[in-house]
Amino acid sequence: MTTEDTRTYDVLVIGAGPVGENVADRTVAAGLSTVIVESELIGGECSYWACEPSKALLRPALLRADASRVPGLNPAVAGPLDTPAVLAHRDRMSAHWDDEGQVQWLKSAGIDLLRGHGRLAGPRRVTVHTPDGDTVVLQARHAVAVCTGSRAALPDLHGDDLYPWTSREVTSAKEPPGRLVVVGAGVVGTEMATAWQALGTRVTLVARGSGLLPRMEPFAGELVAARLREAGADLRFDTTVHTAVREGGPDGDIHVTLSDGSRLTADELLFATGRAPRTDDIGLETVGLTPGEWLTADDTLTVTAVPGDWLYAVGDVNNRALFTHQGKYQARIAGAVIAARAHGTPLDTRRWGAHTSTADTAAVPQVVFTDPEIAAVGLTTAEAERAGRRVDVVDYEIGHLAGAVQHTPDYRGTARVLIDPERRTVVGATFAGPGVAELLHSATIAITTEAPLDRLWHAVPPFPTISEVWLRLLETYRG
Ligand SMILES: Cc1cc2nc3c(=O)[nH]c(=O)nc-3n(C[C@H](O)[C@H](O)[C@H](O)COP(=O)(O)OP(=O)(O)OC[C@H]3O[C@@H](n4cnc5c(N)ncnc54)[C@H](O)[C@@H]3O)c2cc1C
Ligand SMILES: NC(=O)c1ccc[n+]([C@@H]2O[C@H](COP(=O)([O-])OP(=O)(O)OC[C@H]3O[C@@H](n4cnc5c(N)ncnc54)[C@H](O)[C@@H]3O)[C@@H](O)[C@H]2O)c1
Repeated sequence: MTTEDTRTYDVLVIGAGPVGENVADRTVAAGLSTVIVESELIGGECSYWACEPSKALLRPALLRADASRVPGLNPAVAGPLDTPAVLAHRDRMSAHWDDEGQVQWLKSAGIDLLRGHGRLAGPRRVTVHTPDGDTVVLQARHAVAVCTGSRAALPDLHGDDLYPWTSREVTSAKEPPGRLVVVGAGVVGTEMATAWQALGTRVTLVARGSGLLPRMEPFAGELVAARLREAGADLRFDTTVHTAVREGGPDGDIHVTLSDGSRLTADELLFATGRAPRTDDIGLETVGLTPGEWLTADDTLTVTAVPGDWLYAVGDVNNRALFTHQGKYQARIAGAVIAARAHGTPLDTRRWGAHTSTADTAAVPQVVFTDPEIAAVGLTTAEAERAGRRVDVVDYEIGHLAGAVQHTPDYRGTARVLIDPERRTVVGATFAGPGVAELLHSATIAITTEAPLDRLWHAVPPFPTISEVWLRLLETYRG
């Protein structure tokens, strides 16, 4: 038998991934009672099947790659990785797929938790079907934030018995497959090809475009492709999968035919072909929206297609910038907007104001944890062209720096900044090379503060570090 009860809160949050947690944290901090609804694990994709496990798999691979190029250290890292130890570390970093720690954090933050599947049921109302079979009706005084995230988008070409891997299986696998075909050359495909190739798998990556990481500056994908090939991976560009069939049940071989007529046999096939919104079964039809579509939100994270300014879409589900850090930034903004509207205080929606997620369109930082690392923020050259923005492009080979040679004698890497010639500010930056991940925040600060080049000239990078690339880029621009 099922029961039904109704509970009223100031704010309802659907989805307890990193983004939902942060929205709730902000609204509780603003004195608004808040409940968060979660159908799987508290912590979401990032903690268990995305950022945390993938980076735990990659860290030993990247450190070994760097160390193998340092004189005196290279013999010490010549052997294979200790795969069971790497996987045990990955399991720890994924909290063994147990969310008790996150449940405790919700409690300490004063956020109520309701486990179950949440669906909108008209304005400011959400019904939750709990694991016990009960139905709870939640009513919001002020706001409902949809933070249901995304799932892997699969191409149409497979039947029920292919059992392909998605980002979930590839990040949580209990042992390396002997042979892995990766379809897709975006971030997931490239990072996971790097990790599993280093762990002993024979990886073949199939990309329909002409290189890796097609959304980034071309030199980034070229450097990573060269390293992946040196590591033994087979990269097939300008190629698509025509058919993929698994024979002999879930553990049988997969036979793949490619558009160039060649055939592959694999133990597993990963679709790393992008993301789809988790909006197909969240009651969007009850508020006049279409199930299964991305939720469009404005810069205050409000879904303006629904009248009344009570519905918010935050994180992956709004398709603005699919990163944990950017979703958490949106969560801080959304929390401030919800609190301001609840307290009747005006919104500051000026560019870079407290209630507008300006960085989503001006400065989204991203690090791809490959060999070498790729770090980018703001515009790429292609994006500037598409947007019709005139920019000056400045390149520098990072390997010319003393700091880079100290890092690794045969350092290979490139830095590019895009400069707005009228305002004389940086509007985009890409660094590709070992150890550049931690350099990225300097570029993010330069873009978000709109620091004039003449002032950056006074920001002195220490010798001998890779950050001296800033000085060289400025000198190159000055001619
Ligand atoms: C392999 C991989 C690696 C990645 N690595 C990085 C990285 O290194 N750095 C980075 O910044 N980003 C990374 N990302 C992206 C990052 O994982 C996402 O941007 C982030 O998880 C988005 O957070 P979110 O809270 O919006 O959604 P999610 O993390 O997807 O959380 C949504 C939550 O909502 C719940 N939910 C959904 N529907 C309902 C419902 N109806 N009722 C109740 N609960 C519901 C889900 O169960 C889930 O817990 C990676 C992604 C992948 C796939
Ligand atoms: N280090 C990080 O920050 C990190 C790591 C992993 C993922 N992420 C986030 O997760 C998101 C999803 O990553 P992703 O790699 O799945 O998506 P993506 O959009 O980055 O790349 C998907 C790739 O698959 C290709 N593709 C799509 N359909 C295809 C088909 N049918 N056949 C062949 N190729 C096809 C696309 O052209 C694209 O290049 C990223 O946008 C990123 O924001 C971030």
